[in-house]
Amino acid sequence: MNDLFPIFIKLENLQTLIVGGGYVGLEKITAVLQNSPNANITLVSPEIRFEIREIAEANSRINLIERKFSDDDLAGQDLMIVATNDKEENKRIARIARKKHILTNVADTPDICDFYLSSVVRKGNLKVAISTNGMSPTLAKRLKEVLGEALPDNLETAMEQLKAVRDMLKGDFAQKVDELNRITAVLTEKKTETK
Ligand SMILES: C[C@@]1(CC(=O)O)c2cc3[nH]c(cc4nc(cc5[nH]c(cc(n2)[C@H]1CCC(=O)O)[C@@](C)(CC(=O)O)[C@@H]5CCC(=O)O)C(CC(=O)O)=C4CCC(=O)O)c(CCC(=O)O)c3CC(=O)O
Ligand SMILES: NC(=O)C1=CN([C@@H]2O[C@H](COP(=O)(O)OP(=O)(O)OC[C@H]3O[C@@H](n4cnc5c(N)ncnc54)[C@H](O)[C@@H]3O)[C@@H](O)[C@H]2O)C=CC1
Repeated sequence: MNDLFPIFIKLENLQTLIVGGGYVGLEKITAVLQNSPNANITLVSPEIRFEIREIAEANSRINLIERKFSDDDLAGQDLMIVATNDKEENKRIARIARKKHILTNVADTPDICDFYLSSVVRKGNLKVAISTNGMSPTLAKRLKEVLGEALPDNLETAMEQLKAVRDMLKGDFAQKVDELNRITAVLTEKKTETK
């Protein structure tokens, strides 16, 4: 049973803190920017991988701080990903963040995370996020590949056309819903066998 509530966040409206600039820090900042290129990110870490430096050089919304985490770094932050290689320090940072109501992901300790990152299939405006409830990130990654292949490339055109119809439809809400359901019914109709 997966009790996680999926939401799609506008990170450009929030402040995101990443603690730890190693391999996992790099993976997480990459995942954030692939989805939300306008995210405001502060990354604090005594050692910072050169790939992260390159990303930050090209993006004025990314602020690198080259030292160990200090409790003051939490001021003004909304969301945090903790990815140092010091498990106890990761837990301590998460405890302080909890008191400040900052939503926290701790890369090496799923139990104390407020949220998990997901594997993401993207086709234009369509985005499908996959969660295995922390059971197997590798399966999530593979499913992303399978779904990416299975979803047709012309979905963007279909979405654009449906948006045009949606914008055009007059009448009350119930009529609009009926009409949009009628037009898209073909997507869920079972194929009838032909001889
Ligand atoms: C709970 C969660 C918390 C979180 O990080 O948010 C978490 C936790 C942990 N991951 C670990 C390992 C790996 N993680 C990946 C990859 C991804 N991990 C991601 C998410 C999540 N990972 C969250 C649950 C997601 C879900 O519900 O499915 C993805 C989907 C999203 C992203 O990170 O952007 C991204 C794939 C993106 C893509 O490509 O589509 C790979 C594979 C690879 O890199 O190829 C491996 C190695 C193989 C393996 O272990 O499977 C370890 C053990 C560390 C150790 O042993 O030291 C822990 C800690 C633990 O489980 O204790
Ligand atoms: N959730 C996930 O997807 C995965 C999680 N992990 C876990 O993530 C953790 C980090 O792994 P890596 O990035 O490979 O390690 P790493 O050794 O490459 O990087 C750790 C980074 O943390 C920094 N750091 C150490 N103490 C710090 C402090 N007090 N404040 C700020 N930064 C500090 C270091 O300078 C370094 O840049 C490990 O515990 C690992 O088990 C590993 C693989 C996948």
